[in-house]
Amino acid sequence: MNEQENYDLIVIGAGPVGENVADYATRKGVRVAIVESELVGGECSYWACMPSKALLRSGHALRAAQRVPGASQAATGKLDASAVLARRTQFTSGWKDDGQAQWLESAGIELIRGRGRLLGVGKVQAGDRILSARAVALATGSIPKLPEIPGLAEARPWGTREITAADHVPESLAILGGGVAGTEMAFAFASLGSAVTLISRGPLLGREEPFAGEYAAAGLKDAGVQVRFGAAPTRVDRDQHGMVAIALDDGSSLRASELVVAAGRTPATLELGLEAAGVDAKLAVDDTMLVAGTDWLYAVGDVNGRALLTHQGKYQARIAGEAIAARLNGTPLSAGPWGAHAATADHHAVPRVIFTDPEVAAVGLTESQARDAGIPVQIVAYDLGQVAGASLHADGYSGRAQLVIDRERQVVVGATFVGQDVAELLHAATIAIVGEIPLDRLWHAVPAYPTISEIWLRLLETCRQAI
Ligand SMILES: Cc1cc2nc3c(=O)[nH]c(=O)nc-3n(C[C@H](O)[C@H](O)[C@H](O)COP(=O)(O)OP(=O)(O)OC[C@H]3O[C@@H](n4cnc5c(N)ncnc54)[C@H](O)[C@@H]3O)c2cc1C
Ligand SMILES: NC(=O)c1ccc[n+]([C@@H]2O[C@H](COP(=O)([O-])OP(=O)(O)OC[C@H]3O[C@@H](n4cnc5c(N)ncnc54)[C@H](O)[C@@H]3O)[C@@H](O)[C@H]2O)c1
Repeated sequence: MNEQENYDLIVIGAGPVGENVADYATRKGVRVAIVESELVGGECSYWACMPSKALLRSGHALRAAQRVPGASQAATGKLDASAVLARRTQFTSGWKDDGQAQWLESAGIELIRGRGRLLGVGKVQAGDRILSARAVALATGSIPKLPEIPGLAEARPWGTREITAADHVPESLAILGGGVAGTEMAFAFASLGSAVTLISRGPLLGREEPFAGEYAAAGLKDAGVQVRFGAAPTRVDRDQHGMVAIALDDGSSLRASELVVAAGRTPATLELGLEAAGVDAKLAVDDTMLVAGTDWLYAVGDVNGRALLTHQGKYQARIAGEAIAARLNGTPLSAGPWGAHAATADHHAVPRVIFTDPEVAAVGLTESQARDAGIPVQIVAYDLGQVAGASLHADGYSGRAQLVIDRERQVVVGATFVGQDVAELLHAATIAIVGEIPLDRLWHAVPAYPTISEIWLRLLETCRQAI
């Protein structure tokens, strides 16, 4: 092994979160090394956000055209699957990270290729190098869960990596898990021509408002996906022809060319040396992302389990990068609620977009979360299809919007929009929640006519009529 090399900060994991911790700390004069065992850019760039959204986008564009007379007569064919796969590959840069590695260099961040592991307080092994630093940030992401189902591992199921990187469209596909990844991939591959069966033990998108899962289920049905609700596999086998046979607990069974497991994820902490460093494996963090019981270790992004989303992890990274720099530079910290060094929005306003058809876009608390938190709740809902902008956008536009309002404080604490192209409506709701804008003031935020944003006016009118 080489002699120990010293840095101010070592970041383990160069996914979107690690890159941002490193960048924000470097900009404040901190000397940073970043350790990556696979590709710079992480899961999001190569096997998650970017390829999955590229796989979904063409189907959404085609269906959008087919809902507008005039355009529908011009859009009569099916998707060109190979062109969609090629565009997906382009968005992953062909699973090469040269561009992102160059960016690290241009930002003044040293990249060390290899697996990182804690050896003790401020001490890291990276490949065959021993590094030391005054602070270490873990940004190692998460790994997929594989449920314990007899025969499953031996049947070589696909995970989200294999489905997002697929080089062909399987004739038939079974997907296990009615969460975000399973539901999105069911849409993508049904659009591409696979015969898709989605196996969901509970309602779809179980963490969102129940109506979101109901709309997603109806959309899947329209797209030709079979959804097997309340079913769970009891055994999985791959036969000599390569087909996967899945026995379900209701006594039925199904066969598919491939089985995709999308059953949630767990923090990537295996073999990270947490024990050697005397750190609890739960990696509980405060709002500066400092790990409880330490004054040198940070856990940021998926690995801390707060919100498994790129944008929220990158927000934590901006906060943590500057908080680490402030502590190392001895400059004042502003770590109170909504301070520059506190990821307060994690508790109040995490935006989620599920790129199904219709889309689901939500931020803040759901109704049941708000009630559980003891908030006096008023629910206001409106049919999106009744909004002029929506009916112009697509014939037969179907969707729903709902605000969760704190009756006492007269502010929005949660919002959900379901409908075609609602994702871009979400940021207005995020601003309303983070800004704690009183409803009386929101009344003066006039949405342009005829846009889908007029849903805000309809929701506020409905709210006023209820008083
Ligand atoms: C199919 C799918 C679709 C998704 N779509 C979206 C979406 O549309 N929008 C969204 O916001 N989120 C989406 N997500 C979630 C998003 O991918 C994650 O929240 C995001 O990638 C987390 O970033 P991260 O940097 O924390 O971790 P990762 O992106 O997982 O990066 C961690 C990095 O650490 C490296 N690493 C791990 N251990 C070590 C070690 N010991 N030493 C060195 N390096 C190590 C890994 O190789 C990896 O490069 C999706 C997830 C999936 C599975
Ligand atoms: N558009 C996006 O932002 C996007 C897209 C995909 C993934 N993601 C992120 O990635 C994370 C992982 O996605 P995911 O869909 O794997 O997780 P998830 O937690 O959203 O869904 C997992 C699903 O698997 C089911 N499940 C778990 N164990 C099971 C078992 N043994 N048998 C049957 N079903 C089982 C759960 O009931 C749940 O419906 C999500 O939390 C999300 O934050 C985000």
